[in-house]
Amino acid sequence: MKVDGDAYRTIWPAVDGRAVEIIDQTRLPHSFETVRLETLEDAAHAIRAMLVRGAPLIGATAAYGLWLALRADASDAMLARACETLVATRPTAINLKWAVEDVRATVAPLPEGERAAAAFRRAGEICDEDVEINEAIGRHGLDLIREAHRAKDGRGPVNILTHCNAGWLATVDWGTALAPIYKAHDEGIPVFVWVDETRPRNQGAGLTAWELGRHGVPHKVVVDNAGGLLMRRGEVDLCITGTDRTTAAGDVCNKIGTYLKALAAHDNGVPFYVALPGPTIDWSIEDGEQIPIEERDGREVSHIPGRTDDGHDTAVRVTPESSAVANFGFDVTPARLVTALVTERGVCTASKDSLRALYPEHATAAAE
Ligand SMILES: CSC[C@H]1O[C@H](OP(=O)(O)O)[C@H](O)[C@@H]1O
Repeated sequence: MKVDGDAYRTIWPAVDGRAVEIIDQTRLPHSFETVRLETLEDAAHAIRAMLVRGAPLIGATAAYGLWLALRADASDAMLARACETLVATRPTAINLKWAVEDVRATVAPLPEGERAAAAFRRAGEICDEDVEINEAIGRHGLDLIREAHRAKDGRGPVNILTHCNAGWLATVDWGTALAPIYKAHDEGIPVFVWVDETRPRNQGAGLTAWELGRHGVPHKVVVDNAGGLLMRRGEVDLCITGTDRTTAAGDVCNKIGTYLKALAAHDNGVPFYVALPGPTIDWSIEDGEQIPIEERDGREVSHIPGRTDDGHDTAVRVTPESSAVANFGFDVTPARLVTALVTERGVCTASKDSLRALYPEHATAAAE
């Protein structure tokens, strides 16, 4: 997407061929900074510390992380260690495991001298595939927004609520949940976005708001707990979120708080859509309760990072030092609360049969 007129992806090979570069998302929304990743550990740290985040982008970064590892040491031992290191960085997004396994399967059969180049090529392909997938999700999701706009019959913009950040910053480009919004905005369909701040790391307040602002999409940031009020007031025409892992039967794992939005949407008759790239489907499971839920450092809950009015970056404690905290990163929205899944192959219901019909090549692999 464009940042001050310049086209960016979230990850790209450095011009000197010695590194891969990323946007450091821990510096947004106050500073736009890029970082060079030159080693396996650089890549692992970028994922672990969430300089990059979002299921597709985590996968892309891990793929390049294998290139960085194999460039230094292309042995079987290093390949195994690198895969283990990268998969261990974050447990929930399935794209990480998928991308690592994809690159490993590509390079393992090759002579050591050919592995780094093959890993680099495959990582680039994974990035290009992600951009194509997300653009297609944008097109299919655009149809839903057009439909909502027609139903409003000129009575104001299509009011959309989204949770966390499933924009271009969560992917290589375009985003998943935000892709249809960008396409609708660019087509001149009036849209307005309620942006959940998304505690504890505020991906909504800091990343989604930044993205939408850069693209000129009207929006307002609200606290996570405002969604129910807005839906009861009829101020939300549809919800759309991303996902980090969706099961073969359509259970959706996404940022903590998604389930509560889906419950409020269900109770108020508001369509709840999930933008779902094919590589984020875990065909090996049906029950979302089997998905590992990442628990992160409690400091993300006890402290809030930000910039003071006089421009200093800091973090402040918001809980008593004596209070313990729990920091669950994700929750699971059962398929019954999902109106439809917006994939790169079209829109379908959140069900095993619908997903198998869209992805017949996985029908046999899908959990029985
Ligand atoms: C397109 S995947 C976006 C997905 O990833 C986010 O999690 P995190 O920021 O912790 O990586 C969130 O669940 C988004 O919906």
